[in-house]
Amino acid sequence: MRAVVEGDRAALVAATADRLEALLGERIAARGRATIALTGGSVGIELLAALVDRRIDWEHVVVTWSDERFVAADSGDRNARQAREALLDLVPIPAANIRELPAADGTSLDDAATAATGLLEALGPIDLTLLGMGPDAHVASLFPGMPGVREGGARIIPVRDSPKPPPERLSFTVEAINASERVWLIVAGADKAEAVALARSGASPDEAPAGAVHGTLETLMLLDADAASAPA
Ligand SMILES: O=C1O[C@H](COP(=O)(O)O)[C@@H](O)[C@H](O)[C@H]1O
Repeated sequence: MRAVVEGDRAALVAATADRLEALLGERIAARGRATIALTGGSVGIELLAALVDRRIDWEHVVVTWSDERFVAADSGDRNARQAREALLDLVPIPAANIRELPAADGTSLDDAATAATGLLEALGPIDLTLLGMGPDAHVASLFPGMPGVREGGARIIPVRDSPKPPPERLSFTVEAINASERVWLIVAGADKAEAVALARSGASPDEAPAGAVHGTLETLMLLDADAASAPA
């Protein structure tokens, strides 16, 4: 996994927005559309806010999420709602291009995971999966020791006991993440430094889910200097 260190948090967000703007343009020119799986989390939402004024052909961008909190559609905890407020409601992206994972409105978590698997299959190849990372080295909603951190057939798993609230979530598995052409982890803050070092050390996926993810073409760990501050 190649690491790129960008200075402070603001510099990391700006540089990643530059990188993403360029990738979207290149993918749309090459195949007529770009498909990305977004991440929630603090720096992930800051990145989306930084894209509002960029030159991006939103008509041809399709978005989904690498994980989602299984709460009501209007809950402020939903990654999709945070993304709408930060970006998607502010740019001309067609509603049909926003493929939200199901919300907990009258459906069970298991049924939602089945529906999300169908949604992912209908999406086709994903050009880029964006991921945040927690201080415990979790990515998406794949926490240490959880099924889904090792390849096992499923592409979406229902999560019932996330150590980080809310407890119920839907998550891409490592298998789904690793089917993406590109995987970018965007990580800021000194509280993530030990997890960054662990993920880059070859630790097992059960210990550091972040170390198990990769793209078929490119895998990048995009860091600010604080997140890169622990010895590898
Ligand atoms: O719960 C989540 O947390 C991670 C990391 O979030 P952060 O606020 O520490 O950056 C995020 O990647 C994931 O999508 C989200 O559901």
